[in-house]
Amino acid sequence: MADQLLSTVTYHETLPENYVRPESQRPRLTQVISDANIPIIDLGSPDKSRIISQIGKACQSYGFFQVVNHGIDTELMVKMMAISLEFFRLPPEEKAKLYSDDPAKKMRLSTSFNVRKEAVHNWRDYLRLHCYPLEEYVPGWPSNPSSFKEVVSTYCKEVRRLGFRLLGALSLSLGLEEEYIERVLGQQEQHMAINYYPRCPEPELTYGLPAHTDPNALTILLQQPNVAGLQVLKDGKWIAVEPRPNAFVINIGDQLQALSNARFKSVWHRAVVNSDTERMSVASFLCPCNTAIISPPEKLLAEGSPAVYRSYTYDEYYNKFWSRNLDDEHCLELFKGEKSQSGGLSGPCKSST
Ligand SMILES: O=C(O)CCC(=O)C(=O)O
Ligand SMILES: [Fe+2]
Repeated sequence: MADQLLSTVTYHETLPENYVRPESQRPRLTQVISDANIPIIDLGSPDKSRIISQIGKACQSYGFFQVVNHGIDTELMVKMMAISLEFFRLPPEEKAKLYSDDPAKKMRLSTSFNVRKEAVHNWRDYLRLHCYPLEEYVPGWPSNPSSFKEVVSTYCKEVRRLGFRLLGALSLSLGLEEEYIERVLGQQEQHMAINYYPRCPEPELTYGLPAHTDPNALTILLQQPNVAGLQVLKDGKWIAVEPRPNAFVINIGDQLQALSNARFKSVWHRAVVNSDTERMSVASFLCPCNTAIISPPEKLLAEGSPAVYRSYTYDEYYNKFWSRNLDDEHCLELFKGEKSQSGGLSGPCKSST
């Protein structure tokens, strides 16, 4: 129900009971490491082979990195953030029209993560959009604010281009041909989550998003400047990712961990909230087409490492992911060890769901 949206209330004086995590699951914010940082990669550097090796290393150790000089106009990044905030500032009755807690919907304003399933809620509202092919989905997007469709669709195109460039670098870093990953993932879907985390009266007791891995292939995150909230798990410790001006945060999703036969890591990350200020982020998810068969290339298996996961279609994976709680065990664990059920490259792909 739309009255569950957090962004319809100006400020919450207290944290409602159903957002309070049990003692053992709380974020322990004082133990978070804030002076470490994840790798920052300059995509504008003329040394292409260095970029490829830096990206490969970052994906094997952190599963996360930031990119600067990525070719996306700063002005567009600022506009994207501004229009997102404007959207969440719309009057409650306007937002109520877009509310849904059905994960199958291709455009929906929702709250928390999966309110139909979860026992404890998260301090987040989000607008979730399917973004590819644009001409199919843009007509159904919000028409208020009036420039929303135009700004967001321009942003989606740019982000997709950046994503494909990164997939090329990832393929090369694995010793595969540049187009390999893009080809195996098929006609890739693209989804977006515009995340709004309101000011929270008790940030020690709850999450914006609890620890999770992303179920897709690659995630490109735009963070609001000056407000930290994203944290990444490394060697058993949570590291705060400080937003860097004009940078994107990139992370490996579960599908690239599986495709790379676990060389790349789809790592646990979470978003915490704070009592001083609201925070926004825009996550763009590149997803395999539903019929894409995810299994590692022969070349990576030939080097003495057996397949870590069985083959599966993305459709099968995605349904499994949404049937669980976000912070259950790594969803890929459920695909481990069984003998391969299908092999080879993906079949014919068309964009659906
Ligand atoms: O808001 C953030 O920093 C993280 C968002 C995220 O992890 C997601 O949307 O999957
Ligand atoms: Fe995520």
